[in-house]
Amino acid sequence: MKKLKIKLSLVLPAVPDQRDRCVQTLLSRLQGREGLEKVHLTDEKTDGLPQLCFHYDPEVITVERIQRLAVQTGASVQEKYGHLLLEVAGIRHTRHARTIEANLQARKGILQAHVSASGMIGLEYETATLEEKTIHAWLPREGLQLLDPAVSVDTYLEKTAEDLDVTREQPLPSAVPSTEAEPDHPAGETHQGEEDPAHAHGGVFGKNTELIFSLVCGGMLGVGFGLSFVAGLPAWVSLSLYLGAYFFGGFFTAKEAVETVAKGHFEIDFLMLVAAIGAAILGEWAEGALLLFLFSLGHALEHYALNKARKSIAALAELAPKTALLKKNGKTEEVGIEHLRLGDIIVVKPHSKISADGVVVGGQSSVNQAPITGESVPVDKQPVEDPDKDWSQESEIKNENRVFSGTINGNNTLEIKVIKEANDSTLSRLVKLVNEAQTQKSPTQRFTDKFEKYFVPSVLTLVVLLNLAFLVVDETFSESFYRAMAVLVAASPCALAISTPSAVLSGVARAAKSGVLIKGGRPLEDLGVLTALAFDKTGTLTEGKPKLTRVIALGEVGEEELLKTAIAVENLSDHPLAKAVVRDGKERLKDANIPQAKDLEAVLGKGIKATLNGDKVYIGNLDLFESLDDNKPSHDMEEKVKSLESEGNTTMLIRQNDSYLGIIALMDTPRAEAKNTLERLKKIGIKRMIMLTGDNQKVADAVAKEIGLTDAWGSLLPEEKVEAIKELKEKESKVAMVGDGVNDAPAMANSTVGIAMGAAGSDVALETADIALMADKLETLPFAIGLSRKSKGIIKQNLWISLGVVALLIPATIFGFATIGIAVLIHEGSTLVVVFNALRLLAYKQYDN
Ligand SMILES: Nc1ncnc2c1ncn2[C@@H]1O[C@H](COP(=O)(O)OP(=O)(O)OP(=O)(O)O)[C@@H](O)[C@H]1O
Ligand SMILES: [Zn+2]
Repeated sequence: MKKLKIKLSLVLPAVPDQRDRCVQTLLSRLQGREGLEKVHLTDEKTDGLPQLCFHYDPEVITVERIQRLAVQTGASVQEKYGHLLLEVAGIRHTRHARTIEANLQARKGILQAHVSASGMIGLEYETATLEEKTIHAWLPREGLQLLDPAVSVDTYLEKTAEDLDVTREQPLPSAVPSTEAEPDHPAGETHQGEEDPAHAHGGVFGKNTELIFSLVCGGMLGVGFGLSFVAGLPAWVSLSLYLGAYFFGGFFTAKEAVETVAKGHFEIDFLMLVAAIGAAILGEWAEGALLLFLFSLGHALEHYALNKARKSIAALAELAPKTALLKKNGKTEEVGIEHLRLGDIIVVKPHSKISADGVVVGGQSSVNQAPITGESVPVDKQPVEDPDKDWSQESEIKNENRVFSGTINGNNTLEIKVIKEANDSTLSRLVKLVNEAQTQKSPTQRFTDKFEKYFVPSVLTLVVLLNLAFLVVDETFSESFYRAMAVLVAASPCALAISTPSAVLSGVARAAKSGVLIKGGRPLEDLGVLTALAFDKTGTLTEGKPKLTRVIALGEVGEEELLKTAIAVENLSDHPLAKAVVRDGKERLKDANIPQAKDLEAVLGKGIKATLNGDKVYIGNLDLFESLDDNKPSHDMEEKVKSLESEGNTTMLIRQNDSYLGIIALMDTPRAEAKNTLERLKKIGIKRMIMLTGDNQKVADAVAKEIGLTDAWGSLLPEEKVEAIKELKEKESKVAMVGDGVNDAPAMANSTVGIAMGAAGSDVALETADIALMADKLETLPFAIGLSRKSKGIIKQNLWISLGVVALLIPATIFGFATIGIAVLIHEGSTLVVVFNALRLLAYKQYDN
């Protein structure tokens, strides 16, 4: 396996303390991530910037992801490596894609090239050696036509319009039909733009040319064969029909063969051609034409089928409206979504699509979010309390305030403040990530690639030997040649090559439709086999909205004084527990004056310290005070805490200087759907479900019992969660971690598959997770896992089918049980079976298990 090293210069904060923390978070986010061998800071410096060295496996993780993860930790990365995601026309099928991939890979300055048969090219390159322009210039030489250098929502809109024949003769559909022709976009031009890729694809009949040619070939063959039995007709009649069949059936095969041979490769197309020519030389025109017919038909159908899966991804992008009603100075005006800026207010009419990510600032309505999150029930939306705030900078926006581009408004008009520009919207990120997913190879695909590497040369050797069979066996050369060709066809691993990618493509496409983003074949396959799931507790298994349950004053001060102190200190923290104390505490106190605390110091996983009116205040769990000093809480106090905890309360002790003031207890309720979901997970084969939490063991046990977990591990510090994941990975070999993708990012990075919930609302979660559940719903988990299992199952079936056919067909052709015609039929048949088997995933239903 190839390993690469890259070095990134990091622009880190100038303050030494912050800088260390920055590097630490970066390392913890990256360390242990699948595909990253090692990350370390080097001593050398370039341009005075520290260098971070990454050792990684380019087939598993991309430079772009590494860079993005780095950027998210706050460090800005120097643009040393570029990443391009291109959409092209002219890739005919998987093998063709691979040839192009190899060619691109061989170019100087290219770190890694991924080419998918569906027309996506992912490239990573050194910006010092290469420019984007240079790369674009290569494409025509590969026989490709660039459709769009930056795959975006818009590209897909056009692409879909061009793909669907109905819309072909019409202007692009838009959510709000506008009658005016846009000045910079005359009507005729759109048409040309749409036709071009079609031409690149095949020729006179548009993108179905391959299929039509193949059918014409079949027709001529059939008629010619029929006429050959009519007595009295001269032989040239049939022969000329066969010749026609050769032309139509062999056109694309020959074109391809010439292209590949010119580059020094040779693939099955070439072999088919040789076999057909061989048949013609032997006078077996009908057989040769049949061969070309079946071969070309197989390919055309394969292409058609893959496009189907692809279209279902393209449909995602189609969701985005192209225009928005911008409100300015009391008037509204229709503008293209690319003109929307942060802070703009747009008006969304009832039952129309929302054109931007934003927060509601006016009106109440329910919004159908299914296009993004897969939720079937519309979500009620209402205005934010403070419409003038700069919401684009806010990391925590409530579900009831936030809307996504591409979702559909219900009965009432909404006014929305834009918080994301069009190319940055959740929808366009989603489309981009789904496309990127296609360019990553899955473990099975890597295995089959490797297998082919040894298999193909062995077959070729065998064929050469079989060609010489007439020297030892009593037969003519043409008989030997004929047999050798049959074996060649039989042994071509076409079905094998397409078996995994087609299943991954369909699986990813199906998942995306239900609001699950699966980033490629690796997570899909891993999730399909693993049997252990680790969960974060707060916000994942529980609501994540703790409520104040008890306030117990124990010292000289009363309850009110105790609460005031606690609120003052917790005001400084943004921990969910802290927020709950402040919110519920204030409510209990009514309008009491809360003093101002300062100098907050967090003790990770234990509590906090701060100064209040010159006094030192400590708030935290028993562990905090165990490690603090000799002034331990009293025995009574400890008993009280333990009894509260065994009821499922999270407790905190409050100490001012040397005296303990009392206890505050909070309780977080498990999600209503947790129990049911876990039961279903068990049913589909998940054996171990482990909760990891920083909360105390008693609370952990109480929750685990209530919702039916197999294990509950409490009192874990963040780094202990990472350790726990590592330990689980050792025992179970593969473990998935489910969390919010932000606080538990290190644990997720160390798991085999990191699954983030509620990713639609968090860019970080969307980027860092291997699998992102767009909705904040636990119920999606059984769907994602069920689909992965089904995908894995189909990949296995496909492997058996493709390998099995080859294993049976080789001896059958060697010993003469199967002719070339039969070999081609079975060979192409198995390829199609495999592809259509994969397409079944598109129709996967949640309760299919
Ligand atoms: N601001 C705070 N005020 C009081 N106690 C705190 C505070 N922050 C943390 N603690 C204590 O530390 C414990 C662990 O916190 P941590 O943030 O690691 O996990 P958590 O959020 O409670 O649970 P989970 O790990 O499931 O997300 C808490 O249960 C609490 O007892
Ligand atoms: Zn190194």
